[in-house]
Amino acid sequence: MKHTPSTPRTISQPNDLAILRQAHQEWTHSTDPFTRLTRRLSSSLSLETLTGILAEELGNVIPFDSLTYRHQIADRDFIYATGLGGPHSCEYRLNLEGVNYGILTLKRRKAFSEDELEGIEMVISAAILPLRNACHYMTIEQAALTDALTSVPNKRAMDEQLQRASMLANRHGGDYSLILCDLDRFKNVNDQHGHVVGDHLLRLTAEALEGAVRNSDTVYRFGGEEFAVLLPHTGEREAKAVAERIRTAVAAISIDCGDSKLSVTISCGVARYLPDEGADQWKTRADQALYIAKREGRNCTRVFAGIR
Ligand SMILES: Nc1nc2c(ncn2[C@@H]2O[C@H](COP(=O)(O)OP(=O)(O)OP(=O)(O)O)[C@@H](O)[C@H]2O)c(=O)[nH]1
Repeated sequence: MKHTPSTPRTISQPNDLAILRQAHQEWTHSTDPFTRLTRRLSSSLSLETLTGILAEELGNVIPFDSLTYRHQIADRDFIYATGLGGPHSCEYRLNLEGVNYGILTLKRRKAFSEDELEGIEMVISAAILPLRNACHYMTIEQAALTDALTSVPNKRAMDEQLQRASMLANRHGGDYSLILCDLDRFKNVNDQHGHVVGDHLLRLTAEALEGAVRNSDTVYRFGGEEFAVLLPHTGEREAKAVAERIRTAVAAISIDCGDSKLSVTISCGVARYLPDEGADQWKTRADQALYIAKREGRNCTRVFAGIR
């Protein structure tokens, strides 16, 4: 028989509550560095916020000129850096249960004493669990924004970034363009060669798109065989040139299918952001341009003519 532990008491005693209240008061108002550090570190799951808190709290007890925290999460480099550095440094690999959660480096003009190094280690030991949780949270967050097949950002990421770009364009001006791309007659690829080949082609397409755009541009897969590119600081003419580069790059893909080689083409629709329109309207205009590209024979780029 399974033993269920019985609850010792069903009603809390007034004394228990008084102790709890007292402890809460002390915990909330405590100025001791550890209580304050752990209290603050428990307030967020954002790695950026936590490293900021760690830098602040560490700086209160051990002066330093610069602090850098680096960690690679889901193939991306997360870097938090504050201050300008100095010739003396100490570096800590943040390991917990055999897993590394980043590298913390402190620099300053004066050498760190043994006591100070011990103090830094104590602070790090109090921070490592919240940092680990924030790293896990960031991994999950990034997975939710990444397309599992191609590893490029997905529709959710695209919608977020289009909103952000339209907000920035409205506030600060500047050109933003969007290219929507759709592989031509992709259904035939699946039907004739199977889904495994279809999936392989989608991965190669994402790679071709990433190779055809600048580092400041972002490629998204927002549907089955639909991709998008968001181009900051880019007007209609330049965006059209990028779309043409994308078409050339995709046309160059060749998959060896034994007795034949498989190649595909892609159609593109371009729309420059127009002041005060919403992200949805912007996307709809790019989609209309893409629709025209499909209607006018595929393997071409069409631009939604904007108001100048
Ligand atoms: N292999 C594979 N196929 C997918 C995936 N997502 C969607 N598809 C297929 O993509 C095809 C899209 O077909 P359609 O929308 O008819 O478009 P199309 O054949 O490319 O024709 P046009 O766009 O008009 O040129 C469908 O057969 C879907 O099953 C995927 O993740 N992997």
